[in-house]
Amino acid sequence: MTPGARAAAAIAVLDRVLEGQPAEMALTNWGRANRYAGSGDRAAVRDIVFDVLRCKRSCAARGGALTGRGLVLGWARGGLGREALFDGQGHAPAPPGAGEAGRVPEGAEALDCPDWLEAPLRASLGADFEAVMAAMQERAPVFLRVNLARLLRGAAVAMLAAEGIEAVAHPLAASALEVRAGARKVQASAAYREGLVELQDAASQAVVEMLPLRDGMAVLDLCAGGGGKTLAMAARAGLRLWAHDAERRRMADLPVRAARAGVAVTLVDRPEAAGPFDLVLADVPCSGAGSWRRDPEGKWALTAARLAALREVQAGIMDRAAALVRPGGVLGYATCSLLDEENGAQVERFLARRDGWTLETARRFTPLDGGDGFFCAVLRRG
Ligand SMILES: C[S@@+](CC[C@H](N)C(=O)[O-])C[C@H]1O[C@@H](n2cnc3c(N)ncnc32)[C@H](O)[C@@H]1O
Repeated sequence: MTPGARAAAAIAVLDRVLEGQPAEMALTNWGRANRYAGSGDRAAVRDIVFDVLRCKRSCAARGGALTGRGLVLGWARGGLGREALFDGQGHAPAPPGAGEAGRVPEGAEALDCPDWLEAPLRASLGADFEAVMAAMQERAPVFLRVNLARLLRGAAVAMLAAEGIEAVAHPLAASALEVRAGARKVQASAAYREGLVELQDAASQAVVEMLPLRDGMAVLDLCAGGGGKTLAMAARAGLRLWAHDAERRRMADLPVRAARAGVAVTLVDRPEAAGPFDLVLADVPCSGAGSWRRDPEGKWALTAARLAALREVQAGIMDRAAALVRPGGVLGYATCSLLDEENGAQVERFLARRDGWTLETARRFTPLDGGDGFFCAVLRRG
């Protein structure tokens, strides 16, 4: 496919997304209906679609319409020489018409921030608001977590290099590598297949490094999902590990991933029957504001009502987690949000309604630190 034909394909996919189809589904359907497209073509179309979705507001302004064509035209106008893709040659989109002049986006629109979120994000991020929102318009780097229980970081770099994957140490976490080239080869590499590296955001790794984990501790991952943090905790110390998720099917891959990493994790439906624990991690469901680079549809789908509902769920999970911590033990509260109401304010409300808990440490990470946006608070029960 020519670059122009790939832009036309992205237009078709984005039209489906604007009709309500999730982007991943629209891309899969497009790939099935266009078997001639090779893996390079599919990757290029996918990159355009996600580049556009991260910058949907500003692309619509530049392209003059909130349509697949308007969005891709806006994307083309945002990059040097890309507008030339609209030349109507072969399968390329037709040249822009008189009604497609577009305009220069301004303010929150230029930062691709939904209007209703500007005030809470400004309040949460302060002077970093503009820089963080600008970073959210870019692709996220690919990070790996080296399983330090089995391999040193330098040895992992060498092992990956031998398979054509260029990775460098990242300062955010002792286990973090940033992949600079060959990211598409990671999952087929020996290091990955043997459980020596996992795909995991650097800030997600840094959150786990904040937890005071020691050999022999009984630890529960209360919102384990796919188990990214469960496995990261297992690599830090010789733990007795339990994992729970309200939706058990989300943990479907965890036994395979744990076996690959060489660790034992017990999946539980009722953690109350297995506790109390020395440490409980509550990596709660949240707005996902910190991971909008990877999930840009989440940015546009979030509503005030959904955020309010999430706050209630988070408080409920914190209380459940607290009851599972033994006296003297630790509750780790984590989100991948940048919004204070899900982070610091949530911790303040917890401390106000419960006696005997103290805040040991808390930190917020933003994309300016390199990884996704995250928050983690370490709370100790007296
Ligand atoms: C942020 S994700 C967890 C990500 C995971 N810890 C990781 O690092 O890969 C939040 C998880 O919480 C789960 N969840 C939602 N409500 C819950 C509840 N009330 N109790 C336990 N888990 C819940 C969701 O199913 C989801 O898998």
